Amino acid sequence: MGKVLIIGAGGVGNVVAKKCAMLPDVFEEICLASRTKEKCDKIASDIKNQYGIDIKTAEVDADKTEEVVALIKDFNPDIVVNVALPYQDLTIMDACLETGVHYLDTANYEPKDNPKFEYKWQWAYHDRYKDAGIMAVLGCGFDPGVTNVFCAYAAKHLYDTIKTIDILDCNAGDHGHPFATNFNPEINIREVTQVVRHWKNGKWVETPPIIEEGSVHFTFNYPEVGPRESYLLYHEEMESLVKHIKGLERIRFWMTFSDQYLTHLKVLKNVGMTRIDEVDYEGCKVVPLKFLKKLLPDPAELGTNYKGKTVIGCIFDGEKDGKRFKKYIYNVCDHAEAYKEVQAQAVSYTTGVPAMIGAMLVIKGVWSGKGVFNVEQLDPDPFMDALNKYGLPWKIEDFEGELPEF
Ligand SMILES: NC(=O)c1ccc[n+]([C@@H]2O[C@H](COP(=O)([O-])OP(=O)(O)OC[C@H]3O[C@@H](n4cnc5c(N)ncnc54)[C@H](O)[C@@H]3O)[C@@H](O)[C@H]2O)c1
Ligand SMILES: N[C@@H](CCCCN[C@@H](CCC(=O)O)C(=O)O)C(=O)O
Repeated sequence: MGKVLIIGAGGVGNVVAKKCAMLPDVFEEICLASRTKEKCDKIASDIKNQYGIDIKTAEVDADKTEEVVALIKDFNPDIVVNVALPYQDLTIMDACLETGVHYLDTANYEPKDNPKFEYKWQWAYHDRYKDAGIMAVLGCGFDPGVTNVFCAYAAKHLYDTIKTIDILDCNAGDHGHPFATNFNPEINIREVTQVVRHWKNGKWVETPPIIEEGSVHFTFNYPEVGPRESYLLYHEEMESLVKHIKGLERIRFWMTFSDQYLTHLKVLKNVGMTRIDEVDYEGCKVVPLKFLKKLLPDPAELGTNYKGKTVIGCIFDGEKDGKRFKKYIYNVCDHAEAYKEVQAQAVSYTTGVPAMIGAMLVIKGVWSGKGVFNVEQLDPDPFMDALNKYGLPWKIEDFEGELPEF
């Protein structure tokens, strides 16, 4: 039915490629491209052994629009799925624009020298994508991605007005390493060391970073995994949800962190290892965070002995027919089961499956449009059905528990 070009052969790219290969009626041809072709070839060989499907592989430096354009012209895909790094979002979007091909990603653009991820750069492409008659789907992983779909579903089916949203992201897994990140260490550490923001009554409110005095946290009792300390964190989906969920009074994002993780992060920051500027080391220019990434475990290799589960979802408070109530929509994903299926831990799995589903809906024409879209602007129903079918089942429950009120 369609051809997909996947760019990025890391933890998430492995999952997207394998999940697409499981649906040969939808994804007739697959090309997996990355900066290092050997990584693509390894995944392609797994796919051949597991599903008997041949996929193409290619080397591309996605920082260079001309290389992506050449690859698109050669393979002629219907959609490009970008699961490289956020730094490549704009160069890949430019290439899609030049060649008239749909685009999908899982993380919004951030400049290398400024760890501030914002949608403004990608939203600026809207008119050009519209004029070209193509579609860009932004942030189609789990969070952003599925969490936005949960919000669109709640707005469509559960509430007349949603007053507050709390997104809760728990990784209660154990990978056995003293310190590791579950997706690209450089991107992850830039994200979790920033000043925290949540949105209340039309304004962004700032609070200290998770490793600093005064950070905001509370214990939440997660389904299936129990109580976990959850920290207020800035996450990109809040920026688009504030714009698209009408009548919203407050939105917050919480992520779980263990004391061990926080202690390591605090020390790394205090000794300068999370710096993103160049340091001169014996005549050699070194970016400490990039060097740290080299030393930390590769997130794509973490899955082997991973135990435990992730629990990610949204708690809504709002009104329907004059009645006020709270609902919790969430997914639970088991690291070991994800590994058994696609040799990936659950953070890669929960990101890669939604990217595959988004690409499938675009290829089938179920999601269509001209311009740049965040996931909550598209129909949540076919996506919610597909989550149940392709490995990320969800539940909706009444929520009677307590959340901090501020
Ligand atoms: N929305 C979500 O829920 C969510 C969650 C986790 C990760 N993510 C995003 O998923 C993406 C992939 O994460 P990951 O854990 O697989 O990271 P990773 O580091 O394991 O993989 C990234 C891949 O991109 C390749 N790459 C980097 N620069 C490139 C370039 N210039 N040209 C071509 N290829 C290049 C790398 O070689 C690597 O194979 C990241 O953008 C991350 O922010 C989103
Ligand atoms: N879905 C998340 C994935 C990151 C999970 C981060 N939590 C830390 C906690 C680690 C620990 O406490 O040991 C993690 O790396 O899993 C996202 O979108 O960012």
